[in-house]
Amino acid sequence: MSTLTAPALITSETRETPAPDTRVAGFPDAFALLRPYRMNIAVALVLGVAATGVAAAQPLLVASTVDSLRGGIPRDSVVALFALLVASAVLQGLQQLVLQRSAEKLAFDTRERLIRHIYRLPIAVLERRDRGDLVSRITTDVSHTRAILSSGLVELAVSVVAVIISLVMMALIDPVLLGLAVLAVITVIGVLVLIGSRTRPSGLRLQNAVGNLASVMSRALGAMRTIRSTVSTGREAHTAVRYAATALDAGLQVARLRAVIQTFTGMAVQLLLIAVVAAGALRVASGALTVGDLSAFLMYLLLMAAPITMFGGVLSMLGEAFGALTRIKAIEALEPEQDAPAAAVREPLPGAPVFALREVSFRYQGRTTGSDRAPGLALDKITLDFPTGRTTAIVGPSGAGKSTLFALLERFYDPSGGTILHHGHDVRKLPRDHLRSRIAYVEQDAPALSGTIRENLLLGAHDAADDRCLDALRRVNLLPADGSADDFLDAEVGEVGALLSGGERQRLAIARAFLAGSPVLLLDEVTSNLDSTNERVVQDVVKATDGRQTAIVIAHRLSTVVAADLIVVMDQGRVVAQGTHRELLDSCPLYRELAHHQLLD
Ligand SMILES: Nc1ncnc2c1ncn2[C@@H]1O[C@H](COP(=O)(O)OP(=O)(O)OP(=O)(O)O)[C@@H](O)[C@H]1O
Repeated sequence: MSTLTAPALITSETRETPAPDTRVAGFPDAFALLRPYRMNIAVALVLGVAATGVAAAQPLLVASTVDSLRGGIPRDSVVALFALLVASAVLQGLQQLVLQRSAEKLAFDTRERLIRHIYRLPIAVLERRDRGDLVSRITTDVSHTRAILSSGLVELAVSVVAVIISLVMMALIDPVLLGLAVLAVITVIGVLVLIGSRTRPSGLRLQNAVGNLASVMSRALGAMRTIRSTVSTGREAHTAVRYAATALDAGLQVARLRAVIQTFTGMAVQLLLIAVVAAGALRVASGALTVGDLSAFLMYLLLMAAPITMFGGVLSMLGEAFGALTRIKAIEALEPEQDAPAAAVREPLPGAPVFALREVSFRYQGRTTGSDRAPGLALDKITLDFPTGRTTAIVGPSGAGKSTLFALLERFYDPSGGTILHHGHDVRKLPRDHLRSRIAYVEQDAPALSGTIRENLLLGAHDAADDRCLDALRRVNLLPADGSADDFLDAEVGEVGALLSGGERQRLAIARAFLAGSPVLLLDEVTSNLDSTNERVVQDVVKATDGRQTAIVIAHRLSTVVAADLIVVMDQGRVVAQGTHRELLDSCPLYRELAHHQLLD
């Protein structure tokens, strides 16, 4: 017996912003999901009803065949019976084909919708979500949802038709026997609905547990070196196993309910048959019923019993599907990044700086610690111009707010107060894609995407030819000396660039930015992993702005940026000074201290 219990860790369910819609999905949500496929569903329903109708004709033929057996084998009846059998099977096959194809389409459409939605979610929302859990919603949860169509509601609807036809036919054959059967069936359905309603919360619990397991594994796989080097392998593996145990718990609960449902329905159907056969035999003995009629009655009873047996399975499967749908809807309910209705591409205002910040403040969601002067604020009333066509460097101690400033220029977040202008226009009035396409941004840890060097380079310039890619690599000193340049473009960089060194990753990111050729270049701490030869690559960028391209560079190593046209010194979310290297050495104690530490003065 497992003694593992659910760990009290921060999980996707506790860390994330509560979704606006956390109610468990039900039939109305399922109907809304199925609406686009209503034509296919209608066809499947017609095929299912036709198959049931054909199957329902068989007992009548059986009855007349049985009753006329004494006069020899009635060949026509046997042929007709066989034809009905084949027709019903073909119709059922067609119905399954339509349903399964629609279910695949539903899974694809849901995945497409979810993928596009997730790609458009604000960075602030994504930061608070677990990657693994998001992936499990796109994969596992969507697969469960597919079952609503492939073996869910349509089957239920066809079952209802089968039950009605069977009831009518049985009433015509023997109302007394029917009374007995109906009483038993109503009891069975009542109990099934009761048990079935308990599968929905268990289904949701199971999907959540699987999502948490996925997130804990993705966290671990992304930091395996740290886990190994801190000798935390056993502890971390135990955490993951505990999540697997939670999934097991929830899975077992679902399995128990399924087993109860199946056992109960199986037993109930057997009892029903025995009771009807016994009562029917008495009625045949008393002459109230022929043997043929009793055969037909039993066949109708089986026709009715099959959907009832299935009913239990469908209910528990729907429980899981509704749980999965709940998790999908919770993601869809998150607001995506959206441009303001009046956002439009605007001509630059003559003479306006590439970026101008006016009293810009910013607070990260849920953040209460920050600068001493303004608790909670990562940026505190910053007013600053970045001149067009020049190089501006931003320096300052760790946590000063330098990267946050870049994130605001990229509109990963919007300021909590104040305004950012791009060429004189409020950035909120520009389309985000337009603004971002004008900026080439090299992030602090310069992650590479798994794939080839070429794929990484083309992210910023989709149709750049190989010679341009090679040029960009040459500029950052990243081409192999042995001349195998073409092969190099096809070299794999590994998961998040794990096959590259930190410095190579940074230079690849800089090459991508060069290739994009955007008018604004944002470089965040790009020298942190570069040796002195490669640091010169960045120094060249700093010097090379020729009035057309603007470079804004965050640097810890002042040697990289002494030649910048303007150096901005930040501390605790504020701009404390700005000027050239010489001016700042004279006027800014913090800058002097930074320079002193790096032996620059
Ligand atoms: N995504 C985030 N969510 C919450 N707080 C954040 C986030 N990113 C940064 N912060 C906080 O905002 C403040 C400014 O961080 P920022 O990364 O902008 O500083 P920085 O000057 O770039 O530092 P460094 O030189 O170490 O990179 C810090 O207090 C940091 O903890």
